[in-house]
Amino acid sequence: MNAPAASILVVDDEPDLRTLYELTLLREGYRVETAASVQEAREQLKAHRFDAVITDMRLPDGFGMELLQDLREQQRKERCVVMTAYGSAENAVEALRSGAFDYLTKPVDLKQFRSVVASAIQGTGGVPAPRASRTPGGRAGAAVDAQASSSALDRLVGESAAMRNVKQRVAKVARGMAPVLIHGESGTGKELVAQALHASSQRADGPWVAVNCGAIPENLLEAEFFGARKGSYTGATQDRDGYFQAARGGTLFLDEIGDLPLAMQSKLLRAIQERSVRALGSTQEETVDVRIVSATHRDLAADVQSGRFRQDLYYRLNVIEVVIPPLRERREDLPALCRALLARIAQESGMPVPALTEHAMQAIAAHPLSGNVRELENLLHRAVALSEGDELHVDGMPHGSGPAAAGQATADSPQPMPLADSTGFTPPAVPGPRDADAAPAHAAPGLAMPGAVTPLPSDLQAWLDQQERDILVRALREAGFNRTATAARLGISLRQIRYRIARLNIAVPNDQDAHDDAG
Ligand SMILES: Nc1ncnc2c1ncn2[C@@H]1O[C@H](COP(=O)(O)OP(=O)(O)OP(=O)(O)O)[C@@H](O)[C@H]1O
Repeated sequence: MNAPAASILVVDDEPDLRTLYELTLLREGYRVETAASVQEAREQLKAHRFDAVITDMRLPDGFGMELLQDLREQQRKERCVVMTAYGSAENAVEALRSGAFDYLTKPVDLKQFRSVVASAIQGTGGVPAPRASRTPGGRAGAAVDAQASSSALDRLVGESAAMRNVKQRVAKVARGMAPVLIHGESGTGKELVAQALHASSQRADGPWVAVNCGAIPENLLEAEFFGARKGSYTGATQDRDGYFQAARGGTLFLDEIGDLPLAMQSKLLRAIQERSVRALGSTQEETVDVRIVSATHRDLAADVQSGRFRQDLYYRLNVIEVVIPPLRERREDLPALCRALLARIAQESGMPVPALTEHAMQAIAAHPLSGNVRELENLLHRAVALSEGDELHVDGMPHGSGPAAAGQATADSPQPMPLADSTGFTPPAVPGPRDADAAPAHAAPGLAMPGAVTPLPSDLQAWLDQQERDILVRALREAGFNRTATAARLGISLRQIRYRIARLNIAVPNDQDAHDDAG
């Protein structure tokens, strides 16, 4: 039973139901006030503070949602549970999106009612959270909350429109209880976003438990998630909490949720719906107040279609979706990401932060980075390890290992990071050939930037190839991939440019220059 001091406002216009809820809650030891309309509820809310408000959706003079809105607008602490008619899933989702703590479907199952209320009460300011690991005085003032929240969001580097969107969405949904599904390719920062969500939420002082659903052997899943009593399986020598118990009062992050086998999906759905779990070998259900944030790189909607993922669980998890675009779609974030990652790497390794030259930046940008920020991080780790002096030396660039940073990728090679001009750095100007006989354009050109001393390459040919490739890609791009125009721009013949494009395996959209063939 929860702390008796908790007080609850019940809003329902049907006298019998109102009494039923009231008696149920009184029996649990709560203090209860009731209201039969939006108007009455508003008066109660004006006169008292509650820990939770349980409201019917349809009321004679309006909707329960209006009360939810009032609570939000007045920044009140009451958690709100909305009761919706059976089958009106949209209303329930709408209520969760608007910040409801949870919803109950009518006719309300009293066991579920009690357990949802118990969860709503846990961790509110009005009563101590019985078992949540909360630091004393953790309910900091709004200013401190805002500060913690913004620093958590600051760790998400990137000011592209896409990243700004992600951050705004995280800030907006962090305070509610609604489940969030984060979608993005591998390495795009899903876990980092989930952490920011937790740190910006009212649960920031509670535990953060991250689970990789794909990494747990199937036969251990239930015990890992819900705990196990001593003797419940071979090797269970003592009672053990599961992830749900460990995350009480905090956030449970379910990474790679799409990898969960179907049987476990049903058990997870039940735990989320009932807000309670039963440890393996136990006869007791225990209430758990946990916010679920999940992540996947898979197309879960397609998995639902093909029967790999339960539709009802999908709806339950996907109340709010946050989509993180791949790095190639927000390449303007690249310089800031490089700086932030380099600072982190240098700090971890106790080294000074190496200087990020334009040349190094350009070489990084030419890399496909199909593994997103994680691949960028690995690349920088390698570069830091290999660099001599205080400048970053990026080598191991993909010369000859796939199409260059222009045009389409071939079927069996990764799509390179396209080179546009929005990376925040300007590629070095392409000077004309210094020597007319110096056919190899790759030999060109004072590529060293003014003031920058280019480190000596360990593989001259590879280095020159990379320079040539960068110049060709940029010139091709500027000429709309017209080879004749590109050749003219670079002062070489069409035959030469064809030869170079083929030698460096640069992918150029096919029909852009059909007329070139005349040359
Ligand atoms: N916007 C960002 N700002 C700073 N660091 C980032 C950003 N995005 C990702 N990272 C870093 O990149 C690495 C990979 O991120 P993360 O583990 O969150 O990705 P993920 O999408 O969860 O990956 P996976 O799908 O492989 O589990 C981490 O070290 C993370 O800190």
